[in-house]
Amino acid sequence: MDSNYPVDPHDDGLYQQASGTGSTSENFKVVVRIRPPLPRELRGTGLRAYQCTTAVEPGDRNVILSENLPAVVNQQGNMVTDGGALYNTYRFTFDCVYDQPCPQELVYRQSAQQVVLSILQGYNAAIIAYGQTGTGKTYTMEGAMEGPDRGIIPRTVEDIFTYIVNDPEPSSKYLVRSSYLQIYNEVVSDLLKPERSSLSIREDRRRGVFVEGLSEWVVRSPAEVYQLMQRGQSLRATGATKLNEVSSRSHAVCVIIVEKCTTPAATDDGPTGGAPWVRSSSSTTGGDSTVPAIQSIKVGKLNLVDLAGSERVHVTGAVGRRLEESKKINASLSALGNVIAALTDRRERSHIPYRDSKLTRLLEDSLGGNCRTTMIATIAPSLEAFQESLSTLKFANRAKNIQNEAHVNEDVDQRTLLRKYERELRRLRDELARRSRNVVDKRALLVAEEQAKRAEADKLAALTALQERSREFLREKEEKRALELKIQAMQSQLLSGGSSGAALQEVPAVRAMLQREANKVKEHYEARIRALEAERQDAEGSASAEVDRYKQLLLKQRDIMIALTARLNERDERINSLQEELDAYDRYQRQLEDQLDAKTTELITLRKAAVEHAAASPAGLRGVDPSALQNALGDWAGPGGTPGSQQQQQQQGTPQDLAAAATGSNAGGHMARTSSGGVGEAPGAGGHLSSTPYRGPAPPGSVLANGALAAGPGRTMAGLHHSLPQLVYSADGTAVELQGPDSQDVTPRGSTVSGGGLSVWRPHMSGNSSSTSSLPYPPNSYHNAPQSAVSQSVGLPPGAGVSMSHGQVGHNQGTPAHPGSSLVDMLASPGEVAELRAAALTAAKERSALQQILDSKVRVMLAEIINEVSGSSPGALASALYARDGDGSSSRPQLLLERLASLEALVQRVSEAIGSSGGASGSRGGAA
Ligand SMILES: Nc1ncnc2c1ncn2[C@@H]1O[C@H](COP(=O)(O)OP(=O)(O)OP(=O)(O)O)[C@@H](O)[C@H]1O
Repeated sequence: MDSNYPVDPHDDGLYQQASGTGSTSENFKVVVRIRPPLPRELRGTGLRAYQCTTAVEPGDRNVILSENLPAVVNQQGNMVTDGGALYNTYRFTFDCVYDQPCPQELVYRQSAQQVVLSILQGYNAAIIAYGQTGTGKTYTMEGAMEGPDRGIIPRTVEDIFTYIVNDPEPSSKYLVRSSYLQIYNEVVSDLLKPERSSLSIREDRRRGVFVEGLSEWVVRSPAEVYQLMQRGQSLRATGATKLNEVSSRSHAVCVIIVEKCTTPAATDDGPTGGAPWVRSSSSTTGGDSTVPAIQSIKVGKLNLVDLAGSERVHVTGAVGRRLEESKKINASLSALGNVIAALTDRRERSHIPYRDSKLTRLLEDSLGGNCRTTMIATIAPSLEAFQESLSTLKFANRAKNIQNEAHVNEDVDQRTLLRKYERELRRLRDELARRSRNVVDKRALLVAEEQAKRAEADKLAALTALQERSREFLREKEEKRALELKIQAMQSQLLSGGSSGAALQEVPAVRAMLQREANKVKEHYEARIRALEAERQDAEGSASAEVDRYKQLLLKQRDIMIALTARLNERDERINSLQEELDAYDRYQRQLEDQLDAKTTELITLRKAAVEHAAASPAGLRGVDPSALQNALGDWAGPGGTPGSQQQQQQQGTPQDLAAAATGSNAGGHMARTSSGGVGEAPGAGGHLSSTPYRGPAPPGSVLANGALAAGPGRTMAGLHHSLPQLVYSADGTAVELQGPDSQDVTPRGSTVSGGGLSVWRPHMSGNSSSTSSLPYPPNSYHNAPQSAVSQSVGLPPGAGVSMSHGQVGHNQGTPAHPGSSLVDMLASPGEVAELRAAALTAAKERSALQQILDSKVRVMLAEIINEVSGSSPGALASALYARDGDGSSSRPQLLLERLASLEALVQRVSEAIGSSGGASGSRGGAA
């Protein structure tokens, strides 16, 4: 079809001569397009074949409509006869007439392109397709989406984006958005948001006429617009009629708004370019300094209107819903006609009934307002559409006289989207900067707080605070990222000219500037985050090192405690073993002492028996060799024990004398003698018997002949705290206590002698035990009695010493203790006694030496323990163990401390015992 139509490639269209705002007639163009006959029309109706009624005169401005074209038009297409009388013939002149084979491209280029592109300069523009139903309005406006049949809308979209891409001014920024609405049965609804219907048409002083609530879609490529168009077309009300299988039953308006921002390069002389630059609102109000001081924003709005087709109801045969639709359509078109009639009324400008219908209300700017408008009237060539075509041509012919005053919409609306975007961008940038500052301030504050906390809190609290800080920083980072994304998204919606190739590209300078800014912010934040992370790692490292140090310390202290405990146990065992060794020595010594006691007692008994025997039966001894007896008795022989006396006794040679000497009752009377080698002293004895036991308290520290310690009443013997009764000490150290039968006096061992008798007590060398021998005696109390009274009581002659026997205690009467035994046989040899004594002394010495060793060891050990323990106080050790165990239990340290305390107490006791023993031992040692 395109190839058959004569196209002048140099024809730039209706507006090629238009300049600037132009004259009023230049802003409203009316063209006519005659579509080819449809197959239905070519088939003819009934008996009438198809007949063409339209002809376009050369020059494409005049159209002839005739019921009989061959009669009025010559072969060149010019009307040659005035057939008006014979045939209905009409001739109209328009800005352009496109005959049947005219291609879409030519219609667009000549009648639409300049109008369309004028919106890029800030003009309002409109292309309105008007005509009878089925005459090609939709075909002309939409056509196909691809190929040569593409209509005005797709070509418009392509041209707009092509223009933007090829804009030679690199600083220009564009924002394109689109809307799509329909007026169906006088109801305005959004074809891109079906849920929005019954929208109101309002008028604003700055925005002009607009549909309230109509969605606007920012588009960045033709494809995006196509998608919107397809979506809207699928929702547009259509229906099959007798004249059109797909008849549009609504008026559809596709709105494209282009905002263009231009920022010329500033020079010393001021802005260049010659355009009517105005200062941006931000610069005049002293806004953000980052916004260019001089900026131009132009807003162009394009209405692409595909009207529903007028129709004669009786022709279309519409009924019911279709009939109602037809009435509404015709009513609104009639209102449009009225508006146009009013606008073109040559009389004084009267009221323009824009408000009579939604259509005229919506097209108010396009009809007689601030707009460059092209009206395309479509007609069908067939004879059957003659009346409708005539009506359309008359309508279009009247519209020719509409005068629009188009001017550039420059910065007229502070609410332009570009303005909003600029403001939003500034606000976001400010927000970003503020947040950046806040982040820095917050960080400084947190650091200060953190430092204060570190001084007071433990390591865990510090770590927690650091984690919290990290989380907060991450939040800030995310918010910053969101802001950056938002800025990026908005920037991506801005289209920039000055580049070639790609469909859409932004202004490089602006993009580079924004990119630099974004990079700067990003680097700043990344550096902050890196620093924080390093700080956090440092803190964690030092904290864990500190914790490790504490752990090591606790482990060390635990090891010390374990070692101490082991050593204490070891020393416990050592002390126990030494103690056992000492006890063994004690037992051994006691054994020896017991043996010595037994021998001593035996000797005393024998001695007494011998004396008694000699006294009672001196004659009985005559057969005995006195010297042998004397030798046998040795030191125990009594008078004559001294060599001189013994010699004298031997010289006297009488048994009586010997007996008297043995009992101490000889004429010499009182022999001052203690024992062999003894130094015993009898206070106030004054020649009193000395071989008899001394009665009464012995001077402290005095030593009797056999080394026994003398002790008086109230004196404490080693390890004993009893108040001792008055004691009688024999020459061999044996203590003899006289007790009455009723006496409850307690012997050193706590035994009570009942029934009367002589109690013989001899303290053991160990100092903590004693042996007592109870001897029967008459029931008289001799407690504290003078020795003479005792002697008398037991029947001894005055001056005789007390004698003891295991049998009767008495004078020189009675039966011998061992009447049937030989005296010599019963005597122990002096050598044996001496041996026993020597053994006892040796044992005492060994024990003393052992005791000293034990003393020194225990003291050294004590010193070591105290030294070790004092290195770390018990409290500190306990704290360390609590911390190491971590359970707050005090059992283990408490046990250790108690054990230590008990050990110290034990050592103390042992020390005291040893000290006391040592004193006794020392005495014994002195004795030894
Ligand atoms: N210039 C043209 N060249 C070829 N075919 C055309 C042309 N104009 C219209 N047609 C065809 O005519 C038929 C009717 O066209 P279209 O639907 O565009 O009419 P309309 O005016 O929009 O009708 P309605 O008002 O009922 O919607 C369609 O099949 C279309 O393809």
